[in-house]
Amino acid sequence: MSTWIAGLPEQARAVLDPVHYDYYAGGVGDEVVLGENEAAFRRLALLPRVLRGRSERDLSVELPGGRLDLPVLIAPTAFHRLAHPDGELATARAAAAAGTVLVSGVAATVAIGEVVAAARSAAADASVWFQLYPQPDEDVTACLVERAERAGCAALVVTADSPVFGRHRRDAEHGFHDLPAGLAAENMRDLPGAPPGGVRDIEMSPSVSWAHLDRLRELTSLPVWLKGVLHPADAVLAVEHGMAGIVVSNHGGRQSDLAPAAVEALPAVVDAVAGRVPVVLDGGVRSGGDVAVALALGAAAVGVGRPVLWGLAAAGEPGVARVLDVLRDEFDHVLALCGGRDPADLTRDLVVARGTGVFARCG
Ligand SMILES: Cc1cc2nc3c(=O)[nH]c(=O)nc-3n(C[C@H](O)[C@H](O)[C@H](O)COP(=O)(O)O)c2cc1C
Ligand SMILES: O=C(O)C(=O)c1ccccc1
Repeated sequence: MSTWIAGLPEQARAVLDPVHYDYYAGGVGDEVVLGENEAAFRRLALLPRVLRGRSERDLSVELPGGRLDLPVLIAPTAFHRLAHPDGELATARAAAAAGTVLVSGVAATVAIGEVVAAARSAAADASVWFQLYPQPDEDVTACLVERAERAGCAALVVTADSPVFGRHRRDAEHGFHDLPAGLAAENMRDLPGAPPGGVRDIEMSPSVSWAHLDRLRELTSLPVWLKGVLHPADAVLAVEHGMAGIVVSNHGGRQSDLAPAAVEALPAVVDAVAGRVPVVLDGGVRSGGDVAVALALGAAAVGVGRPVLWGLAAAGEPGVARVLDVLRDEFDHVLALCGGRDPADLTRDLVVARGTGVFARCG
């Protein structure tokens, strides 16, 4: 990992309210999955290929919802104005300037229309995607989808891994329960069932099913990604229900603390999907080397969550820009070291488990 990215949590901790720092940093339960997401990458090695004669590299990837100049997008995270006064406006500008996508969350502290406008002010052709939780009141879901469309979003990301809120011990200890005065989940204003100007709660509901997704898909012609898939059978169902892409994710270790590390769940999902739709991986990506390993295991791109929040807290828009720049530079370097020209040159045969792979083959 670049020393700069490794040092970011401490830089952010120095400027953030400790309650907000722990809200961002924390995971569910004993934080086993939180640690495993990063640790699993360190258990994997990449076999370089030599003498492939690739002189120029092209890091771009084409996905339903936009072309990315690097295979790294910004995963949806809540409440960016807790990190920096510019909040999602800064994140959107940095993503657009880097030629990548911000997945702006329903729990953003800036309304989606303003987020898209900020992205376009940095790059006229910028794509912003909108993340939502399917709401048990489907009129509310329909309203959110319409807001995203009207704002000009290029894709929707539906998060499926949260039938209930994760229980975060750090929140229980510190009590992050309310946003400070003046901040709100702006996309949840003026929705059906709330008083005018009021902000509705984002509901998590175990009653949500594939039938809700079918109805959501009928509301929109935008590509719909499904986020939070770990079981290969769910990946197959997602394809059958018309999802344009799948995000393999354990929510950054914030939902079930019994989930596997995200990168360890990736290959089985990639196999089950068998190329029918692209698969994105998020959770624990902290370096360009991690990006390369995930792509070699079959991801079309990766999402980064916390490093972006740390960059935003430490330095605002330039901090987010630097996170993306470091990941781009490191990924480009690793690709060159593997003799690769583009992401397609990173194939699964390059990945071995440290401490077992090479010796197991010799044995
Ligand atoms: C503070 C925080 C808030 C998050 N909020 C959301 C959210 O509102 N919706 C969602 O789908 N995922 C949310 N996530 C999960 C991220 O999209 C992503 O899956 C995770 O952060 C990736 O792991 P990483 O932080 O190790 O990169 C959140 C993550 C964090 C850390
Ligand atoms: O904190 C989270 O991980 C998260 O997903 C979320 C969802 C809704 C509101 C706030 C946070």
